[in-house]
Amino acid sequence: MSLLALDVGNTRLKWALYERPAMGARMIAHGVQFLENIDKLTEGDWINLRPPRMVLGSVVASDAIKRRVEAQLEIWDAAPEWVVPSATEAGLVNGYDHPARLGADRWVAMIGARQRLLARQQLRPCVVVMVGTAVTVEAIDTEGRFLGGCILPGHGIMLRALESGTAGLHVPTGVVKPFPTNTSDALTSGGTFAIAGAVQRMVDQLRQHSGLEPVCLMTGGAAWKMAPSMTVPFELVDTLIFDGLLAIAHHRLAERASQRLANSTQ
Ligand SMILES: Nc1ncnc2c1ncn2[C@@H]1O[C@H](COP(=O)(O)OP(=O)(O)OP(=O)(O)O)[C@@H](O)[C@H]1O
Ligand SMILES: CC(C)(CO)[C@@H](O)C(=O)NCCC(=O)O
Ligand SMILES: [K+]
Repeated sequence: MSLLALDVGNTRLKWALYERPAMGARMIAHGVQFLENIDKLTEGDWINLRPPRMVLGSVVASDAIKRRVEAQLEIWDAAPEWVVPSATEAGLVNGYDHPARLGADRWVAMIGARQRLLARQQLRPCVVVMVGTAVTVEAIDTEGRFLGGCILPGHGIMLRALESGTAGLHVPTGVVKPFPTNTSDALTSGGTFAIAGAVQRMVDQLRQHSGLEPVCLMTGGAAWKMAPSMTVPFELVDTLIFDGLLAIAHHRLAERASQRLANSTQ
């Protein structure tokens, strides 16, 4: 039973077709499309794709974008399911004041992170960092409870905000330096240190809270750009959202199967 996993972010849609809905399943095909171009998926990337049996997605873009993605998915029989963060799913407990108001991408990435730790029998607290259009830094305790997390502007938004809010700042790309001596380097370094500093702070807080050294997992399209500037040990995991979607699909299918069994034996 194949699964098409969708990660619809604020800038790009990322998709991956997996052989089975289970952690560690083989990825058959994958791709990425800027949101401007999603109407071309069925006549492009998806034209020769083996029809998926199940479609599960995380979306944080607007409803209009979501409807355009759904229109593309009409070529196949499988009705898309979209993850809505709940009080608990796939072994993770949601500590948000209003669980459904948490971004679906954040919830799914944390489920992916938690599953990764469980698979390695690593009973440790975990900081999950997503570097994309926006940056999020989440804390999960040893028991699998999402304690809370921060949202920061992504690097691009930070620099555009500075450009539009000042007279003297324009934004040619610079390089990260410990002591920047020109405007471009000062801006690029400032944005990078803001993200790295937020992660370091969350790791410190979680260590203090739990008395154990947290594992830090980092994902997102721009995570590799942050890698050289991080001040805490971390692992880059490109597929954290897909891993989470695989785990959720697996759990949902198992629940449905046991439900069917219960109904048939009544
Ligand atoms: N040097 C940098 N360091 C960190 N982040 C950067 C850097 N340069 C660009 N970025 C950020 O990377 C983002 C682009 O990332 P990308 O679109 O690959 O992420 P994404 O995970 O697909 O985003 P989303 O899921 O929100 O659509 C830009 O919005 C910008 O904020
Ligand atoms: C924070 C972003 C933009 C990160 O992609 C997304 O998760 C989102 O729109 N979240 C909703 C608000 C929240 O998570 O509290
Ligand atoms: K994202």
